[in-house]
Amino acid sequence: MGSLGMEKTVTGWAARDPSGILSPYSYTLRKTGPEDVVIKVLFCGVCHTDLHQTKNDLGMSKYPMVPGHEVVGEVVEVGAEVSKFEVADTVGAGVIVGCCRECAPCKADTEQYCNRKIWSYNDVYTDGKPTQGGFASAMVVDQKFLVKIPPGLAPEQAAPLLCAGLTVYSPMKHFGLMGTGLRAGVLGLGGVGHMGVKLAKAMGHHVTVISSSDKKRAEAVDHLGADAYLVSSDEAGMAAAADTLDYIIDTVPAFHPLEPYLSMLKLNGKLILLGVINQPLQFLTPMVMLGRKSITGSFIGSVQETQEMLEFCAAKGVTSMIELVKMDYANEAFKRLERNDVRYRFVIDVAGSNLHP
Ligand SMILES: NC(=O)C1=CN([C@@H]2O[C@H](COP(=O)(O)OP(=O)(O)OC[C@H]3O[C@@H](n4cnc5c(N)ncnc54)[C@H](OP(=O)(O)O)[C@@H]3O)[C@@H](O)[C@H]2O)C=CC1
Ligand SMILES: O=C/C=C/c1ccc(O)c(O)c1
Ligand SMILES: [Zn+2]
Ligand SMILES: [Zn+2]
Repeated sequence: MGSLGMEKTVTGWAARDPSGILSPYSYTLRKTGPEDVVIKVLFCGVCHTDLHQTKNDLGMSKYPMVPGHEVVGEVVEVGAEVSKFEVADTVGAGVIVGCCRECAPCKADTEQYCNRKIWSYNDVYTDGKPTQGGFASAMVVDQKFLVKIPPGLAPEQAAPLLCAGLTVYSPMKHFGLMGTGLRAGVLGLGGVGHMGVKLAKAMGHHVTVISSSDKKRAEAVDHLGADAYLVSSDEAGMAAAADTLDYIIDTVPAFHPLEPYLSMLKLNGKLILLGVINQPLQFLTPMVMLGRKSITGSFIGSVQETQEMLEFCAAKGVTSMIELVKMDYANEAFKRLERNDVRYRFVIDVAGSNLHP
């Protein structure tokens, strides 16, 4: 590491084209400004969005691209005006590393909805440099976009909370779904979905997992604490659950019909879409009218909500269920994520990996 004001050369693992195959890539971090924090990356979760982005599913990918937005690191340098953090703190960075600070969403501490937000990778920083993510030895992050990892949370366990956990916590809070006694549905039991089960259970909800297969039934019930498990193709089971749920967290990352899930909602129930899907979805209007149901969406959460969610998880003993791997397994991890073969989040032990094999 160099000193403040100097550019530092780091190694990350980057996708070079839409094959998404990652390989070692050297680049320089931007110069550390007064509000910036240099972090040594310890662990980074592997989100399905990383797969969408490295494979150009959304048609907006720029290469070389170092993915990773569930980043837990150790502070190794702080700029002169950094007040929130000091060297040796364990911190987290997520999907957003910049915003305009002037618009209505920014002023309301909902900077994730800022139209000038800066993504932690596949974007351009204010100095014109490409942003690169947490599959790398180090990052420079403005202190505004970092959170403290509470002492009660293991850093590798905390990584998936920074996107997957936040993505379910934020809509639960925003839509008034944090009280006890609600009946929740979680559609798609992957990285985001398993945090949906854990957080909804921690809030005292009755949780039904709705999955595409029977394969995850025992784990969902025995390890994650789900109260019920339905396979979406089981028409009788789905019909028996009609009008029973207050909300559904829909995490499916591919086209799927909405009507079977709208049917499961009670009066005023909410279908909360979280998956990134690059095709139009369909439903018939009576499916929402007859029951005053809502179809809505939500995008990650704010920095403030991230800190609050981490404290909630530490206090309630909520952790993620992870498979810890080294960086040389990243390409295999992406393949397994694509074929729905992960329980439930890969986390890369970045600091424990040889980044130049
Ligand atoms: N809104 C936001 O802010 C965020 C959005 N996302 C998006 O949410 C989606 C889910 O992310 P994540 O949980 O990391 O993904 P995972 O791949 O870990 O989980 C997705 C789950 O959806 C189910 N599924 C159903 N159909 C498919 C399919 N065709 N391909 C793959 N999975 C399928 C599977 O569950 P089962 O076996 O139970 O059927 C799978 O485990 C992604 O689109 C991601 O980009 C992620 C984070 C933040
Ligand atoms: O995983 C976090 C990011 C999710 C995301 C949601 C929506 C969208 O258009 C994206 O490009 C990413
Ligand atoms: Zn994510
Ligand atoms: Zn803004």
